[in-house]
Amino acid sequence: MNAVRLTPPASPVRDQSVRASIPLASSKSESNRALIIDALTGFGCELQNLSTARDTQTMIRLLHSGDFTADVLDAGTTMRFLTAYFAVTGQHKTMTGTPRMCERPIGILVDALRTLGADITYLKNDGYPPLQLNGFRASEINQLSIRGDVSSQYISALLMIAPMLPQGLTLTLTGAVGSRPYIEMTIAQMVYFGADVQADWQTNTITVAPKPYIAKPYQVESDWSGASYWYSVAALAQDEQAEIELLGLKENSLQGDSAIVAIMRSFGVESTFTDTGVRLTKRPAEASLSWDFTDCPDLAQTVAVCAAVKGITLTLTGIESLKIKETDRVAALQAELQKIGAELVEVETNHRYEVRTTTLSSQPHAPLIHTYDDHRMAMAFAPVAMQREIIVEEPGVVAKSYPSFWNDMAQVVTVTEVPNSANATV
Ligand SMILES: O=C(O)C1=C[C@@H](OP(=O)(O)O)[C@@H](O)[C@H](O)C1
Ligand SMILES: C=C(OP(=O)(O)O)C(=O)O
Repeated sequence: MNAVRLTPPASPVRDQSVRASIPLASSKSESNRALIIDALTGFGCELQNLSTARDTQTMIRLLHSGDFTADVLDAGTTMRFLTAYFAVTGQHKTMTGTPRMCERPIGILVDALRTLGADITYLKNDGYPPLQLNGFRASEINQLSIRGDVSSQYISALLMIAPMLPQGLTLTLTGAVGSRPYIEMTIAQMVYFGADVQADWQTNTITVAPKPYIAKPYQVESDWSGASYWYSVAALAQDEQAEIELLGLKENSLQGDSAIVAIMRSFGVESTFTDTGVRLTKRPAEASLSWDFTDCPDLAQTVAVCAAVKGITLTLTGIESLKIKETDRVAALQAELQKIGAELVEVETNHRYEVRTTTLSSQPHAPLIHTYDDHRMAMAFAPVAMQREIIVEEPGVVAKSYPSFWNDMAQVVTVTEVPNSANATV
């Protein structure tokens, strides 16, 4: 099994404090929306700064492939957005992915697409990929209710194809709405490309008029989810003079994960926006934090690990959707936090969790962190190396969203490949 050993920086001495300038990957979420909309214009847009993330590269490849089978690998947005796109454009495709992707639910989206006129059959288990798309004949229905509490990706997928429907679409979201900033990102990008979208967040109703997109140039922003690992690096830097510059981020972002700015203020990181991005410096940290991750589920792992190492008592709510992502992220965090002397416990049946530090400083060996085929497990634990050596298994998982992550990490810690971690001295 491959792994990387991450060794902390030498103790800071004058003029040798932690300084780094990080180019960051661009946002795969923005990229994948821009690519679907571009395809619906007949590929007339000039998309700049598209992500090099595997999820985006897979989207590009599949949009241009004439193959009957579309294998999205482990990319959730690629699966959900392409299913809607291939359906509305009447393409006959088999949609499949990794074994884990075939455990991630898609029934809510398939039901909605069928109601709108798509012919879709399940090839294995009802409600899950693989799927067979057999064409599209638009129905009379242009109003749908859809659950908002499982994955916002179903809603984004339907919204993006809605301008192509003969009567447009009115979606009413039922239940609690999770990952709402991602729906707002979808709407903002649709409007940028000329769509007519009215969202009423009092009634959770979104109406899209039948009106083709207008092809335009579009510049993708850097990835705030990827930026979160650098906030954690800054929070865990022992050196009070630490200064990290993250390039290509904007203060007014479409990405809800820019919430990391507010979260990490409590963890002792100050953000200053510049012409080129954001500069992170240190400030005093607080002793505890409660945060609702409903709007920003992809930040939960970063923040949980960082709190564990800093000894900050963290209360997390809104993390239910973590169980159906690349892995069951709650279970994965529970198992791996133990290895760094911390625990994630459910304190009430009401989905409220707490991170508590137990024996952090007394552990003699470098812990070996499993990554569960989940890029965010690898990247969330990497900043621990600002304080103690750790070994992260299967480091290649980061390619899903942030392929240059380990190169960038090498600016702040020593990164050494361990070809076979079973033989590693831990
Ligand atoms: O629409 C998007 O780009 C995403 C939405 C979120 O998923 P859910 O809506 O399933 O929470 C997020 O976790 C994922 O990484 C990207
Ligand atoms: C959940 C994620 O992605 P997706 O759902 O698109 O696979 C993620 O990137 O953390």
